[in-house]
Amino acid sequence: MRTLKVFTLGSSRFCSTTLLQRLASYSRNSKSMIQSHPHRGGKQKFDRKSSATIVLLSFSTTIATSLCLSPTSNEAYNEKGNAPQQFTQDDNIDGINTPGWVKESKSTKAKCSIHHTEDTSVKSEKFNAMKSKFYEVRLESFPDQMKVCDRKLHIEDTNDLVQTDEVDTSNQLLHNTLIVLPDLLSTEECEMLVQDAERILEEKKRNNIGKGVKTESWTIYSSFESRCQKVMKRILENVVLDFIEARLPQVDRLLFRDHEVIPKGMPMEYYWDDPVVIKYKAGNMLAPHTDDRDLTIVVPLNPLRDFPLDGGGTRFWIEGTTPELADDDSGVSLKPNCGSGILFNGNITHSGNSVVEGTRFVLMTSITLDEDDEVDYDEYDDEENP
Ligand SMILES: O=C(O)CCC(=O)C(=O)O
Ligand SMILES: [Fe+2]
Repeated sequence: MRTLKVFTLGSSRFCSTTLLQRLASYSRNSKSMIQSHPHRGGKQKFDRKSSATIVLLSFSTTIATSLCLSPTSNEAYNEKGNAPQQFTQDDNIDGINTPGWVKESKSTKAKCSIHHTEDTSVKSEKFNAMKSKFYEVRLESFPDQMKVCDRKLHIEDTNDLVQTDEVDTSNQLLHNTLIVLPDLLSTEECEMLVQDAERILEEKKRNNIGKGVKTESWTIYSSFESRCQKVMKRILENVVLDFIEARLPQVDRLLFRDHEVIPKGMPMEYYWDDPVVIKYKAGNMLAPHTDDRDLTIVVPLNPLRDFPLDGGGTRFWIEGTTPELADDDSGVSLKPNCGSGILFNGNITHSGNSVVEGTRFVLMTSITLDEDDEVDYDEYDDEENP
């Protein structure tokens, strides 16, 4: 049996059968459990494959309005250092050009296209999975620049993808594709999450708990106030999963394949892996790594003006590039504005770029399937639907 894991943001207060039922309706034929992942990595390279614990969550409500992705150029700031200009037109992205918030390297290029569905039958004012605009950034290699990569890599004839000899990644969810979802969170919500994260970090410092205290390059926040928790659960239920179902049916199918329906009334448990917010101060970075999960979403929480744009952002390498081979000369950096989420296949090697000065906050969550976990559903009574 396969197990669905949603590595996510929230505490035990979120636990309910709602998400399970919802996931059951997503997957139609699915039997899913939701699990948390147990740890985060710091500055060092790290392994995230250690054992998972079970967490069941529920999600609610809605969010998001206008499009706002920011260019990576410092010229975007006005004299007062106010918010960078907003992209409100599609003309920055014509399906071939690379927009300002995507920075290519010598060996990797990014092809960006914008997707927008007009479905007038849906009336939501806020984020609407059917109507919302999203960007698809495809990672491609510059074939003539391959020398920057290790000899182990070669170029596939068909599509110029850089692959290791050993790994076939062509069946991955979102193969070499990064999805940027604008406006998952409003600026106010981002600020609220950052403030709460700072408060918790201070508390941990005072009490001398948590690795985040030592370096501040990362930390796990476990006790967000309830309005922050609401915001976080909304990201998953009303945005990410809705979005996947509505706009990425192929991903939806792959993610939920082979699942059976989850019984209602299944008891809920949530152990650990509480909300994950990463704080980067000057010199902090997250080394190239894979999340080893099917999908990850990263949402920057503070404005780009809070740190110089020669640092910060999330860098991605073409599939098949292992963390050991990932270097700053290759890959593509994405710096969407705060509140916009980057959704990607967690097997893509990526990093949190070093922050040169100032501070950067991101919120992170993942979704994956785990074929190894066995769950005995027979022990759960169907309380709500006898
Ligand atoms: O900071 C980022 O943009 C990346 C964060 C990340 O990769 C992670 O949390 O696993
Ligand atoms: Fe990551």
